[in-house]
Amino acid sequence: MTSPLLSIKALSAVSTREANQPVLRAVSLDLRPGEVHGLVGESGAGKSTIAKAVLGILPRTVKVTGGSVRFEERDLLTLPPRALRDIMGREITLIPQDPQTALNPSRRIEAQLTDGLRLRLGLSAAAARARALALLEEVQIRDPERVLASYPHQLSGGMRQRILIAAAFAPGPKLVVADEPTTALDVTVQKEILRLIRRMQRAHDTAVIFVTHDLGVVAKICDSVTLLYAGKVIEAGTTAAMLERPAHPYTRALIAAGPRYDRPEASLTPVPDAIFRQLRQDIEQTESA
Ligand SMILES: Nc1ncnc2c1ncn2[C@@H]1O[C@H](COP(=O)(O)OP(=O)(O)OP(=O)(O)O)[C@@H](O)[C@H]1O
Repeated sequence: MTSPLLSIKALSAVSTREANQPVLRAVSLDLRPGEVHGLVGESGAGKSTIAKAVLGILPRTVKVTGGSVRFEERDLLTLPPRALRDIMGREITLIPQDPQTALNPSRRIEAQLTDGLRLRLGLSAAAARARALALLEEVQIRDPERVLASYPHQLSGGMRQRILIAAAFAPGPKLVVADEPTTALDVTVQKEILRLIRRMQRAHDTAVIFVTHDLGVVAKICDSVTLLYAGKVIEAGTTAAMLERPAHPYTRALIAAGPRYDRPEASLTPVPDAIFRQLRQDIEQTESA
């Protein structure tokens, strides 16, 4: 068994904004090189907080109260800022949620793609441009010369997301964090973007943490998955095992609830209130134990 690329152990955090309310409750997960791992859960489950801990951008108002986030043996929580900066944007990169706001509206795509390559990889202007063109072709953008010369507003949401995917894979990272990268897109484009991330990840053998609230997306793209509720891991394992043999009533209810990204019109069965009551009871019991 290969040793993990990322190993989160008993990570706990509270929100100082909300009277030290727990945000993460002893979360553990391992990610092997080249693995796609889904962080799934409803709003407030703690998915983004885990992603931010991995990216070294936890807000000041979230205080870690225990645990570690090891990336190849380096604990990202205790690394000096300089060492952290060397990792972020190079070994670990981000595909952001909203392609609309993630690109600078007043700069052409060329500058936005090549800046990082020059800064992070020390490429010359010509080499960075050649790399940017090759990357745009890899993410299946036709007419990459025209796209390089464009401003973000001249491109569709799907195109902008392809550019951000190209940018995330550009420095040859070991880990890409994808934060709900298809939420802002319509269903057909979503499918294309998921396929593209999967293809890029395979071609580059990159590990991916995929943040989503949608189990349908997990089914499509993730090898393994951690399901969270109120900052606690409810169930974790391979995607196939969790979807085919869900162990927890909440997982079963979520699978029944949908919505499936490939069948958004299918009728939904809401998660029964009794399951949420049980979840809260379980969490209170473990807290007081
Ligand atoms: N900047 C912040 N400062 C303090 N607490 C925060 C901050 N952001 C989020 N939290 C707290 O952390 C909890 C978990 O939020 P988080 O954003 O990680 O959940 P999530 O699963 O990613 O939800 P969503 O899908 O809505 O993004 C929230 O309920 C909130 O109380």
